[in-house]
Amino acid sequence: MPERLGDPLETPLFERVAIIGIGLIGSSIAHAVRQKNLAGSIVAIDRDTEVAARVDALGLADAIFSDVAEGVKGCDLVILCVPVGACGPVAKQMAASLREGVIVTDVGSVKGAVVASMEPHLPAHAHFIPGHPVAGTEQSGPDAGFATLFHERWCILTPAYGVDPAAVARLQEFWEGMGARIEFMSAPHHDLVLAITSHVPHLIAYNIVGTAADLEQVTQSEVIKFSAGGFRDFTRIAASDPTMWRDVFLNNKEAVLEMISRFNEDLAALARAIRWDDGDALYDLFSRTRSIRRSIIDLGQETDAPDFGRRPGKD
Ligand SMILES: NC(=O)c1ccc[n+]([C@@H]2O[C@H](COP(=O)([O-])OP(=O)(O)OC[C@H]3O[C@@H](n4cnc5c(N)ncnc54)[C@H](O)[C@@H]3O)[C@@H](O)[C@H]2O)c1
Ligand SMILES: O=C(O)C(=O)C[C@]1(C(=O)O)C=C[C@@H](O)C=C1
Repeated sequence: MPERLGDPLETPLFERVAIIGIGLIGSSIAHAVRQKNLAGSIVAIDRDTEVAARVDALGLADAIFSDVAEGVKGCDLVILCVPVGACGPVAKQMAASLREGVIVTDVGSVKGAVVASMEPHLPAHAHFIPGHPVAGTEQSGPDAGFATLFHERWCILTPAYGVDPAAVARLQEFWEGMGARIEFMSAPHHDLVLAITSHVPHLIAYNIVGTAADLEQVTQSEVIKFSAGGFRDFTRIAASDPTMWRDVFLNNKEAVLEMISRFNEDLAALARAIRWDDGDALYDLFSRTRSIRRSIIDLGQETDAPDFGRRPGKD
């Protein structure tokens, strides 16, 4: 993973960008915008005063606000980087202050519920283009961000039919400036795909680490001592932010529950194969899953190291 993005632009794409919520994703965007000169100035907005103080100390923004309505004034790009459950209330707070022609986007891990909660509040003069960078780590907060987080990662945009194509192209250019690759899809399809590739895997990690912690015959210290391999990878994922993931599950209920019921059926089939010594069934599945892992590596989306998503030089 490169430490720096490419050369900065000579002319910024946007005059003034507001980033609302300066955690892992918001601070990573701020770093990348600075490095690549993607905006003339950066406005950081966070309701947490300790976060605002860190943003100031890290020099992540040109102006810092706790009030959303004040902060977005005059901005031509507004990016919501708050937990998905906060997107609707934030859209309501900022609606009356949005400038003519502003692009409003978000980075939420769920799209359908975010669109439903934000859209009713946004004025007709705003271009609303929901987004989701499929890149992250288990860390959170303003110190966790880094400029290359989105490099060579997908960013999914889910614009509604009829949204101004020029605004979509500008936002696409913005994400590409941060090194991301763009894919377009509908919000419901996004939620189905991410339920199986991201949301349910996190639920499984939370569950298995919780189960191990509750075991009576195996002590906590044995779990910690012998968690060198697969279990250790699960603990990384299970260390992810509780607020963010609570909101993801409560806002992508239908797709997640559908994937859990498919998962449960397949797990029951595996249990049956073990019970009845059906080695062929086990071998066939494990061969198929091994080839999926190999095709992910061939696509260049992963290295063989499990901690690819971590901050360079920090972990
Ligand atoms: N962490 C990841 O791996 C990842 C990856 C892609 C997308 N996302 C999405 O990005 C968003 C942010 O995730 P993160 O990991 O950066 O979270 P984070 O916890 O690191 O940061 C969130 C920030 O939002 C602030 N905030 C919360 N409610 C607010 C409000 N009402 N007004 C103003 N500020 C508010 C918090 O104080 C915090 O500083 C989430 O919607 C998440 O689904 C996360
Ligand atoms: O690498 C990680 O730690 C992540 O969990 C990143 C991850 C993912 O599931 O891939 C998590 C949630 C986001 O919405 C996008 C990316």
